[in-house]
Amino acid sequence: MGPMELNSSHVSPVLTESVAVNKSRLGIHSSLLPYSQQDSSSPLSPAAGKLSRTGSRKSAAGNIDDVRFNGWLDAMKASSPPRKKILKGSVINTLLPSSNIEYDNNEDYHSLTVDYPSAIECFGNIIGRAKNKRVAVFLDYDGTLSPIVDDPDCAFMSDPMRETVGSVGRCFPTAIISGRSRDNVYDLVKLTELYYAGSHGMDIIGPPLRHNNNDVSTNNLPNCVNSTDHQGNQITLFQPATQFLPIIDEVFRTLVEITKDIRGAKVENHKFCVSVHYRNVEENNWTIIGQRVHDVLKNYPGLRSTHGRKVLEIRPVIDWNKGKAVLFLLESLDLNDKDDVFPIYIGDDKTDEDAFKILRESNRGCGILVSSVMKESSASYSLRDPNQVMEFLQLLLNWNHKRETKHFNKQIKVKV
Ligand SMILES: O=P(O)(O)OC[C@H]1O[C@H](O[C@H]2O[C@H](CO)[C@@H](O)[C@H](O)[C@H]2O)[C@H](O)[C@@H](O)[C@@H]1O
Repeated sequence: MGPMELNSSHVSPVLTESVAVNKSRLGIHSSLLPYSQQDSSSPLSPAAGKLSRTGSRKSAAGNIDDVRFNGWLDAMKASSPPRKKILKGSVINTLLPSSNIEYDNNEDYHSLTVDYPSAIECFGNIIGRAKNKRVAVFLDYDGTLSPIVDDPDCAFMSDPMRETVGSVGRCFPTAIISGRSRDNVYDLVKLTELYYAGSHGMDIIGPPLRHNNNDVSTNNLPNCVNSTDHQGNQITLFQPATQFLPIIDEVFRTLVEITKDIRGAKVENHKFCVSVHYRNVEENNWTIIGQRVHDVLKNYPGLRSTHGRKVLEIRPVIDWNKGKAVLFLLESLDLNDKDDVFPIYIGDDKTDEDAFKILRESNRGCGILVSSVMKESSASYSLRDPNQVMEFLQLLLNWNHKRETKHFNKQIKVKV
């Protein structure tokens, strides 16, 4: 299913009160922002992203540092492992280019596996839990399917990885959930058999929604539009942050302007969020870039900044994240039955933690962290790098093939 553009003039049900405070900037009438009356237990209720009297606030995603708090420079430094050694001559990764990559040595990865065992070594346990269930696969893009490289425009996935992910998409419902814009990540992945959620889950194309239960996605989602894609398939487009488009554009232009004298800085417009990259900026200038972003955001209480891998992600303060996007897709794919469905989420970034958490808290499926270094995570297992992600996906395909063959043989026997 290819990406498509649709606009909705509806108001998002997931705006938070901090946005209501800033309604004049957004041009939204206050009567359209009734969140104080919303049921706080609803998955779509406002997050804790509220301006207090002193102007401070908590991040809507509690586990993600907010650049407005003290320590943002430390967070910028810690946002990605420092580039360490390139292991010469070793069979590290046929997918990874020989330079410009981030990875560590095996020792560091082994320490990580104490808390997050290897999903390859524990494959038996994982499929033991998935037995007799329908598997759904959710994949992050950067650092998961493609290696981390200096230039975000060159973060390509390899052909073998594309083939593998394509096969996965033909066997299981599979979605890519990325911080990039949906169009951008689709251009990189180029697989029509997958579902795509861009802008950290704020721009989703999924199958048409059923309106028959009370869960997260099907009720009262005015920013959810049923439509058809270029191939004439029925789809649902869900964009909970539509009304932020004008300020995202404005902030994007401002950030380009105020970073243009900082060598190596790069600002990307990902439709519902903006990425300010400092991977190629001299470390001495990180304070300056952080400070400038911080200063710009003072004028936009409806936006917040979170830390990715050597990137500051500017995004709307709404109660929506990759975890909610997973729930939305599970429901729209009719995969909401916990006893019958086993979702697997693979990701490497802080924003993927929201998805790991949702799976852990709802006690379904498993989260797999991609990392070569020690990290705190809500995932249950780990994989060291995109090469291991591919290996894991191939194991999953083999397992499914065997399972289907067994099932087929059984059916034949019954008929005979
Ligand atoms: O959710 P994701 O699909 O993982 O996207 C997260 C961000 O990925 C990209 O940036 C990261 O990868 C780049 C290419 O390897 C790297 O140069 C950069 O330092 C990383 O932060 C993308 O450019 C961002 O816009 C995404 O938000």
